[in-house]
Amino acid sequence: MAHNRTPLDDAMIQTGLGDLPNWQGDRSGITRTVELPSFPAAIAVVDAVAQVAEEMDHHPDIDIRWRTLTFHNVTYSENAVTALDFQLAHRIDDVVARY
Ligand SMILES: C[C@H](O)[C@H](O)[C@H]1CNC2=NC(N)=NC(=O)C2=N1
Repeated sequence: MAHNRTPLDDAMIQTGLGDLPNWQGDRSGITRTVELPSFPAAIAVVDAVAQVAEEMDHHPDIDIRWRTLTFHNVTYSENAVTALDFQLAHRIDDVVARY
């Protein structure tokens, strides 16, 4: 029975990325880079994403460079990309769309 933490193969990952035009990646992880209008706005996005991550118990790697954020999603416990990484990516897009 497949579940959220089942490692996805290349085909599944590319299919998932088809629904996430702002994201790219492969089995090592999926990534989005986005520039916000200001540094405070970027930090507000990080805070909102942190709340989503806590709710999901699934956390992105986040690189913060002034107004530019890079999110990297991978499922560490599986050392693979899973459905959780895609679910988190959609939730991150929802947060970013508000800023
Ligand atoms: C105990 C807790 O459920 C695990 O450590 C969670 C926390 N957040 C996580 N986040 C990510 N990206 N991968 C994980 O495997 C993971 N595991």
